[in-house]
Parts: sequence; structure tokens; C-alpha cells
Amino acid sequence: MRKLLIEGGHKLTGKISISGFKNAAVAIIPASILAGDKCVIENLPNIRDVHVLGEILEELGATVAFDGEKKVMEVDTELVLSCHATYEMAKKLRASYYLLGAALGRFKKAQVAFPGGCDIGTRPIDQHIKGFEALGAKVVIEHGIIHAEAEELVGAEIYLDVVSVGATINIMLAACMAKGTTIIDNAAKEPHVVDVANFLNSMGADIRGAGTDVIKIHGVEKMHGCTYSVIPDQIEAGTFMIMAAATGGDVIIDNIIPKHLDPITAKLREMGMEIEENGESLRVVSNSKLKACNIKTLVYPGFPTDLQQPMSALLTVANGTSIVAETIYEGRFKHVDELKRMGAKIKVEGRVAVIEGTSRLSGATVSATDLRAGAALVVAGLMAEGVTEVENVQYIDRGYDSIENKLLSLGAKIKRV
Ligand SMILES: CC(=O)N[C@H]1[C@@H](OP(=O)(O)OP(=O)(O)OC[C@H]2O[C@@H](n3ccc(=O)[nH]c3=O)[C@H](O)[C@@H]2O)O[C@H](CO)[C@@H](O)[C@@H]1O
Ligand SMILES: C=C(OP(=O)(O)O)C(=O)O
Repeated sequence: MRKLLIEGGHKLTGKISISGFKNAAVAIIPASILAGDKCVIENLPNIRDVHVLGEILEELGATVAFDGEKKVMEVDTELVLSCHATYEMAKKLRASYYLLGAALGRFKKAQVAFPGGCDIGTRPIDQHIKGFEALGAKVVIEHGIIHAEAEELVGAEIYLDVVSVGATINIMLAACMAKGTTIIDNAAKEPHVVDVANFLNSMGADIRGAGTDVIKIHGVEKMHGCTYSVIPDQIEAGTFMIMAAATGGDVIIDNIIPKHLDPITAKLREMGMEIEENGESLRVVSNSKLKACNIKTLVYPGFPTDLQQPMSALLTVANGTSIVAETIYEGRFKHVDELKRMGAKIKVEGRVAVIEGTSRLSGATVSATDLRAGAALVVAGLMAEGVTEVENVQYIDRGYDSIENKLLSLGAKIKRV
């Protein structure tokens, strides 16, 4: 079993470049099915989820070449003739559900097993199914497989009962080649929704309004291949901002879209950090003792659920008491018991964690239970006294490209064993 060994207490200084956005990439790769042609996807992060999706597309008949050094995937989906994604394939990640929307859009038929992925709470797909049905598909769930099929897909007006990134993207995928116009009302506005819409438009789709809560998709007859570059990862960037704060450091986070980081920038400033924006980078500088603050995870542009766990690790050493409310996923406090092993003072009541700041954490052996829990433990290890061993690194590798190399380049003492 792979572990990360971290010797805490070293200031991070210098500059790092942020990789492409995992949560956009995991939708864009399956979306390439709609092209039935060759797509060149640039600025992909070299992470496990990207490799797994490449393998799934290959199993479905695509030709896939991913160069992890250059971060480019060439994927030709011409020879994908149908989509039956088995449990073995789909269980590997949550984003396998995007195969449903993409294949339904192209073949009017898809069979995909229920998705897997990190255990952070229930991840319903009722809004995805509601959208497919509104477009004219019949959706049946049998033996763990979701079967979606339509004679033809016809544009419809779909109001989402909850703002869902996954449902918004999946409905966009299914609707690109539907007859007429589809309107998604109460759509998610996250940067990855916009990025996927831009990718689809580069493949010939006609999608307008992504980034607002009303998205219109005018169905087109045919789509085609394209070359596209994925946006920078706001969650990786936010994690490194938190790590800079955790170590009293001075770090330039480069190759980002600062606007996407507004919720985290605002909170770190509230805690006493100095943050300077400069074009495509942010400089995060520590000047004083961190102050406690309250966090509530919300849909964009609120504070992202994916940064709640790293942020709560940082709050364990802030001056005062912080309240963290997780409104998106009920199972996203699994890192708390691990942080307690390191001396953190946290009480969880349902979806709320009360964190009483302590002067310092102490290194311990801890175990990642999911991707961002792993990132939270790395944050804790960087600021703890002594050595922290983080087990179950495979979760971290799902979503962070070269995390230890990036940290080493900033002066951290970290190694993989
Ligand atoms: C709003 C939000 O922060 N979404 C995040 C969520 O997206 P992901 O796509 O997983 O989640 P959704 O945005 O779909 O879910 C938002 C909320 O809606 C509920 N829901 C969702 C779909 C559905 O059919 N029915 C339903 O009730 C979920 O339980 C959740 O409470 O995790 C992704 C990976 O970590 C992030 O990239 C997204 O930014
Ligand atoms: C939980 C996450 O990803 P996924 O939904 O792909 O499991 C995440 O990115 O924090």
C-alpha cells in the first residue's frame, strides 16, 4: 500500500502551475463519444480518473492515446458503435454516468451500470433521469444497469428540482443532437458546466447560456471532432492556496482563472491571508496568525464542497472557533476522525462541524477515506509537528496531478513510499 510521508513545519515558497480541471475533464472525455470522430483534448490532468476514462472508452471501441507528460489525449470515437458500460467499468468512478448522456445523444440508446467513486454520501441521479425522460427516452433500471432508449430525442423544457452539476451536464450531452430546442432551467453555473458547453460547441453543438441558470441547447444534426484545451483546476488551485496558508508560506499559484477562486480567496482573506491577483495567477502570503471563520458549502459561486475538507483541516489551527456546514454531501466529514488523531478539536453534528482552533497538530498515521479527505490530511501533515503518514494515497491520485512533486518544488518535505 502506498503512503505519503510528510515532515511538517516547512514553509511553502515559490511558484506552481495548476493542472487541467479534473471535474471538467471527466465529463469532456465521455462527451467525445458525441463527435464520432477524432478529438484532441489538451491540458488534461495526469490523474487516475483520466486514465480510467480513457480505458473505458477503449473498451467501448474508441482509439485512445493519452500522453501524460504532454497532458494531451487523442480520442477517436468513430468506431464506438454502442455503449454498454458494465459494473466493472462504471464502478471505478462517479463520472461514468456521463457515458449515459453522451451515448443516448449519439445512439439514442445507452446501458451503463450505476456509477461508483468516492463514498461521500448518496449521489442520486433522479434529475438526470428526469431530463432524459423529458427528451423522450424510456429509462429502466434493471440488475444495477441503467437502460435509456428513445425512438427519437425531442427538445424539451426541463426544470431541475435541485441545482445539479451532473444532471445539467448529462442533459446537455443528451440534448445536443435532439430535435428542436432544450431549455434547462435552474441549471448549475459551475465553471466545469461552462467548460463542457464550450467543448460541445467546439464539436458543433449550439449551446447558449452556460454559466447562467438557464441553458438553451438548439439541437444540431451532426457533431464533429475538435481540438480543445481544458480549463485550470479551481479545486487543485484552492488546495494549494490552503497549503500555503497552512505553512505560513508565500506561494504564487499560476495558470488559473482567479475569478473561479473568489469564494476561497474571500475566506482566506477573512482568516488574515494576503492575496494578490495578477492576471492568471494569485500570490498567497501569510502575515499573521490565522483567524477562525465560518464556511457553508453551496453551489457556485458559493464555497465549493470539494474544498470543504482541506479548509476544515486548516481551520483546526486557526485562532477561535469555526463552524463548517456541508450542505451538498452528508458523508463529507470522514476526515474528521483522522484529524482528531493529530490533535484537532472537532465536533460533528449531522452536517455541521464545530472546529475549535488548537495551537498545533502533531504528526500521526492517518488514512485517506476519499479524494478530498486525502488532500485535507496532506494539509494537516504539512502543518503538524513531526511526521505524518497518509495511507490510501490512491484516493489522492484520483484527482491531484503529481501532488508530491509540486509540493517538493515549493520546499515541502514529502515522499511516497
Ligand atoms: C453542486 C456541487 O457542488 N456539485 C459538485 C458535485 O457534483 P455532482 O455532479 O456530483 O453533484 P451534483 O451537483 O449533481 O449534486 C448537487 C446536489 O444535488 C443532489 N442531486 C443531484 C443529482 C440528482 O439527480 N439528484 C439530486 O438530488 C445531490 O445529492 C447533491 O446534494 O461534485 C462534483 C465532484 O466533487 C463537483 O465537481 C461539483 O461541483
Ligand atoms: C468527489 C469528487 O469527485 P467525484 O465526484 O468524481 O468523486 C471531487 O472532485 O472532490
